Amino acid sequence: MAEDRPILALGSAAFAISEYAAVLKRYQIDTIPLTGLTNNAGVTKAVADAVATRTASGKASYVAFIWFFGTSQFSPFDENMLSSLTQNGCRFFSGGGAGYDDVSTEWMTSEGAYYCNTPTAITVSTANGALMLILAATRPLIQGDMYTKAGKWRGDASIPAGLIPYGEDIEGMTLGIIGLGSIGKALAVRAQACGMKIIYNNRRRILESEENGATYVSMDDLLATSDVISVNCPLTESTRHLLGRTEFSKMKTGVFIVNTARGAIIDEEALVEALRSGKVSRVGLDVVEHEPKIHPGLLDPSLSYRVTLQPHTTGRTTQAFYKGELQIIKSVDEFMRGERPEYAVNDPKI
Ligand SMILES: O=CC(=O)O
Repeated sequence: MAEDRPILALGSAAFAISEYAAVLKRYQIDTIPLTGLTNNAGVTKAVADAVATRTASGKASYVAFIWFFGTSQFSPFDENMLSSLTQNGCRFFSGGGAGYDDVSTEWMTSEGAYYCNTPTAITVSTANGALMLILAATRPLIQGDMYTKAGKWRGDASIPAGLIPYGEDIEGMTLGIIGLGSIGKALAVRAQACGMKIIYNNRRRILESEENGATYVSMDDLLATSDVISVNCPLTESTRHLLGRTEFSKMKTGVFIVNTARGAIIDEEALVEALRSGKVSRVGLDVVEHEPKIHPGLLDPSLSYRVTLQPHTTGRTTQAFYKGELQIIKSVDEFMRGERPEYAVNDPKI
């Protein structure tokens, strides 16, 4: 066990239990238990305390810090939280998740530290989740659920939303995927199996051999011709509010919108307006702009029966989190062996 190169962990593996037990034998790992931690300030203090305890006892400082899934409520993982680590020689960070918009990777690069995400762990679960929300939106799943539980069966003229409408079959519909990364590609395969035609837009066209049957179109063409639009790109400064008033105005009337990426890629005010006007028929959202706060318009009884909401859980399956924990372990091992971790998203000068 490398006593001179200790690792700090926030929480512990919950799925790759035996594999992580082996890691605990290979390296000196101190664990910050999640019990009692509720927010960013609590984690920031726990990290600083762990570093201070090592320094005070004259022991070697942490070279790596890892956090598992289910810790996003502690974000941002930034300089404020982590500088006590980098100031004492920490050069590796890894957290559970494909997206890392809540991790200050530029700052980590400037500190000479790697950041490794778990890039493919949630591909299958999120692609399945996106398909689930496409079906939930095109069939009035949530309305049927609400009516049935309220004892209203298929509804009647006495309730504002009236009779439950007919669902729409996705066979023959055009699905516009914004962001044909690993999740978008996996969704393309699934949606084609249901008879959908797939078009996509990315910052730039990808190799035809990797398009999985999807056709590259301009953003304007995607907006104008899609029956269903699925958001699958990362949140960056250039994708924030990528879908706003102007973009909704270019869409087909009655379009279905699904977002399993990040809430802030859609301007929620504009989405609520588009739902109200009927431009957007129904939506399936796994993510919202200000999680966990929900825009009141989406909860308004005059709209909520056309809105399927999930609490950012479509990626969250036992298989996905198992894979993700294995990816964190792989990255730690590579770093500890002195290699560049395969899943590093940045390129620090080491
Ligand atoms: O949203 C989940 C993730 O980015 O892993």
